[in-house]
Amino acid sequence: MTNTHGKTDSHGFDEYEADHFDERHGHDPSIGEMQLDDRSALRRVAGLSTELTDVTEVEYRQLRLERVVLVGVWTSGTAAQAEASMAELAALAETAGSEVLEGLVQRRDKPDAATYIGSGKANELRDVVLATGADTVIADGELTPAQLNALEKVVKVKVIDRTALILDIFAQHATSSEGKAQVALAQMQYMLPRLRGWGESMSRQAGGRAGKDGGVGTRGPGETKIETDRRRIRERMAKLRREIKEMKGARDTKRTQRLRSEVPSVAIVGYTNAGKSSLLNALTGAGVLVQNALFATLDPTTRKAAFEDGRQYVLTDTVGFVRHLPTQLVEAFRSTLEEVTDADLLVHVVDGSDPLPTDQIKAVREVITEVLREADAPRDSDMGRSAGSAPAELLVVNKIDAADPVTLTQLRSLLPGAAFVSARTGEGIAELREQLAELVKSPEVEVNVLVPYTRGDLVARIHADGRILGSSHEPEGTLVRAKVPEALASALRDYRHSA
Ligand SMILES: Nc1nc2c(ncn2[C@@H]2O[C@H](COP(=O)(O)OP(=O)(O)OP(=O)(O)O)[C@@H](O)[C@H]2O)c(=O)[nH]1
Ligand SMILES: [Mg+2]
Repeated sequence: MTNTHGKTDSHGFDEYEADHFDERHGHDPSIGEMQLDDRSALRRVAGLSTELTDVTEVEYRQLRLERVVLVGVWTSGTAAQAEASMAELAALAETAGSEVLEGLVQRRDKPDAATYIGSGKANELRDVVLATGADTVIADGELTPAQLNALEKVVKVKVIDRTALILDIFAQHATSSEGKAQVALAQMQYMLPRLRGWGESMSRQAGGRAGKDGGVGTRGPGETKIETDRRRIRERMAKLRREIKEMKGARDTKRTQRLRSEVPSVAIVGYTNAGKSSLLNALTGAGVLVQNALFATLDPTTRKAAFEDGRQYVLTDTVGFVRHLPTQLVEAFRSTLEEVTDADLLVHVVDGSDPLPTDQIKAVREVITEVLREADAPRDSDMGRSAGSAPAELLVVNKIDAADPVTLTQLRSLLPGAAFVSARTGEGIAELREQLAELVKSPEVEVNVLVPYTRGDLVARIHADGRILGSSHEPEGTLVRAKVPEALASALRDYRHSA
C-alpha cells in the first residue's frame, strides 16, 4: 500500500494535507446534487479491490459502480425522512463515483425476507433497470447475502447494499497506511460471509446444492476453494489487526505526551459533510482537505491552537458519522475513534442547511454512545479516560449562511446552548472561540514556588504548560508565581514558597 503523501503517519500536529485540497469555490450543491465534475474529480484508489482479487482470485466482486438505480424500503418515520434517506444514498453513490439514474422506494412494514423489496416491486425494479440501462442496483440497507443473491436473480444486474457502498467510499478516500488498513479490515469482515455465491455458501452449509455450475450467480468454485479463501482472508485480517495495533502505538505515544502535558483536547465530531474540516480550518487556519463529498476526512488531524488568554489546546478533526454507520467500520476504526473518547470536549458540528438537522444530531449521538461504550470495555492497552466519564459536548450549528431562516429559528429555540456559525463566512467564529475558552477546563491552580537552579526542567514546564504571573531570580533559585495544571502543581509541591 503506498501513501499518496509519501508519509506513513498523518496524525502529527503539523502535517499539512494539501495535495488533494479540492474545495469547489462558490458552488455549493446540496446533498444528492453533486455535479459530474465532483465525481470525475474523485480518484479511485486502486487498493483493496485488487489486493482482494489476489487473495481470493475470482471471488471478490469489485464494485464498479457506474450507472445505478437506488432502491429503498420505507418502514418507519415520515415521508420527509424516507426522502432524506434516499437523497443521502444518492449522495453516497455519487461520492463513490456513480451516476444515479433513478430511485424507487417501497412502503412496507419490514423488508421482504427473501428479496428485500417485495417480489412485485422487484419485477418493477427489473423494468426500471432495463429502461435506464443501469448496471447496478444499490439497496438502502444492509442486506443478507441471501437477499442480495435473490434480488440479483430477479433484476439480473449486480446488487450491492448501503454498507458495501460506504465501505467502498472509505476505501477510495483512505490515504494513510493506518486508514487503509482499517478500511481493508472492515471490508474483509463484510466480505467474509459473502464470498462468491453470496448466500450460496449458506445453502452449502445447510447441506444444499452440490456446487454444480448453473446460471447467473451460481457459478463458482467448489466448497474447498471457498473454505481456502475464507481461511486466507481470516489470516489477512489477523495480520491487519496486528498492524493496526502497531500503528496505533506510535499515535498513543503522542497522545500520552499530550495527556501528560495536560493540554486540553477538543475533538470535532459530527455528521459527514457537516463542515468539520472547514471549522478546523476556520479556528486554526490549518488548511486541511475540505470537499463536498461524504467521508472526505478519514484520518484524524490534530492541530495546536490557543485561546485569547494564551492557553493552548489541541483540536482534532475526525471521520464523519452517518446514519447506520456500518458496524464493521466502527470496530475497525476503533483506534481512530479513540481521539473522540479521550477528548475533554466534543465540538459537535451540525449542518444547519440540512433539511433534517435534528436527525443528524441523533445519529451522531448514537455513534458516539456506541464508541464510548466500546472504549469502556476493558482492553489490553488502556489509557486516559476513566470509565463512565463522557466528554462534554458543545453543539455547533454550521452553514448558517446557507440555512433556511425558519429552520434556524427553530434550532435556536430547540438548542439553547448551541453556537451558530458559518465556517465559510466566519460569522460566529469569534463567539465560538470565547465559548470554547469558557468550556475547556482551565488549568487553574495558582502556585508560588522557589525552584532551585538544579531544577531548571520544572521552570521550563511552568513556562510551557502554565501562565507566569511573576518571577524573579533569587540566590536560592527561581521564584515563580504562576497558574499551572494540577499535575504540575503537585510536582512543585516540595518547592512551595510562603511569602
Ligand atoms: N455554505 C456553507 N458551506 C460550508 C460551510 N462549511 C463547510 N461548507 C461546505 O460543506 C462541504 C463539506 O465541508 P467539510 O469541511 O469537508 O465537511 P466535513 O464535515 O469535514 O466532511 P467529511 O470529512 O466528509 O465528513 C464543503 O463543500 C464545504 O465548502 C459553511 O459554513 N457554509
Ligand atoms: Mg472532513
